[in-house]
Amino acid sequence: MTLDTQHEIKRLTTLLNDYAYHYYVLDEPKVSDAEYDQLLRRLIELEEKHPEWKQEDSPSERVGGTILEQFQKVQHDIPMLSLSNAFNADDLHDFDRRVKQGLDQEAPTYSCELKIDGLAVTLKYEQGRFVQGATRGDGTIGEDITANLKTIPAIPLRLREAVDIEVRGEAFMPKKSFIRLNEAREKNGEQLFANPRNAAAGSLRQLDPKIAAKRNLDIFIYGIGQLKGRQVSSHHEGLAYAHQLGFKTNPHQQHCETIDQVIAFCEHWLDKRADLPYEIDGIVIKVDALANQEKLGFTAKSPRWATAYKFPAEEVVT
Ligand SMILES: NC(=O)c1cnc(N)c2cc(Br)sc12
Repeated sequence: MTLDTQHEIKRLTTLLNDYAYHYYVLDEPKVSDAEYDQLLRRLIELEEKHPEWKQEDSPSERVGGTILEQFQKVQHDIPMLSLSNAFNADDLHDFDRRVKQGLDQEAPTYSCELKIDGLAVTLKYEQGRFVQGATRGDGTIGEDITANLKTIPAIPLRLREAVDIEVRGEAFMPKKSFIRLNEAREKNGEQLFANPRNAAAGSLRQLDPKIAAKRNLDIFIYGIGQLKGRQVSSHHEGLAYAHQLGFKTNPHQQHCETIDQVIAFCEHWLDKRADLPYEIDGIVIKVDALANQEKLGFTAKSPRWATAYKFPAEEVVT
């Protein structure tokens, strides 16, 4: 009996994590919510009888019971940078000219990505296990919000390869979750959140992870901070590797050969942003080849090899 139970706990843990990966990361559900919930209840029942066999990456481990007194400070091994801004096509042509000057007129290719309007976070994994998550903070010192980040189902507790890696991404609240949250707060006479970014930040700054767990947060991983034992030569290759490891990356990333293609991408999403299930406040443009990023380096505040095209603030309909 006991060996079968131990085996059953491992089997259910692996099965439920695979179902969650397909549902939250790939957006391709394998089973119904009812079937997932029934299997999770079964796993929790076995874990309560045999806590010694609960797996470290069990889905029941996502919501911790401890309410923190305060968040610990975390020093980022690699600073989390801010981006320079571009507000129109001329600014983007200026950015392209500066990049080409810095590369002795070599024509770079660019990676264009949606600028998610959420909270920048960094996730650290050791041998494939999620060990720490933190806010950007001032770029050098952030806050340890590991317990709250563990409640986001799209964040893998264990990667598909046992690697040491640190990734950066944006945690966010989908538009529908934001509307539902404010409707509930209005019913309870609570202060409403102004926008999904504030709602996501407010949820991740809760000291009680059970509150964060109820906020339907999500995440897109958009960069690799540190990576041991594997070389990638471009940003888009790094994103593909992050996806292969089990991270959720944004499907609308585009590789552009020229700044005119970059401008077209920006204009497309300025027009289409309302159709997305999450808010974006611009487009991030990065020189794709890592060797070129290295050549260009950084100013005091931000990389010379990237910029953010900022959308005009949306008119607030009163
Ligand atoms: N795709 C990206 O690089 C990206 C997306 N969304 C964001 N809010 C940010 C912020 C920085 Br800094 S990079 C980035």
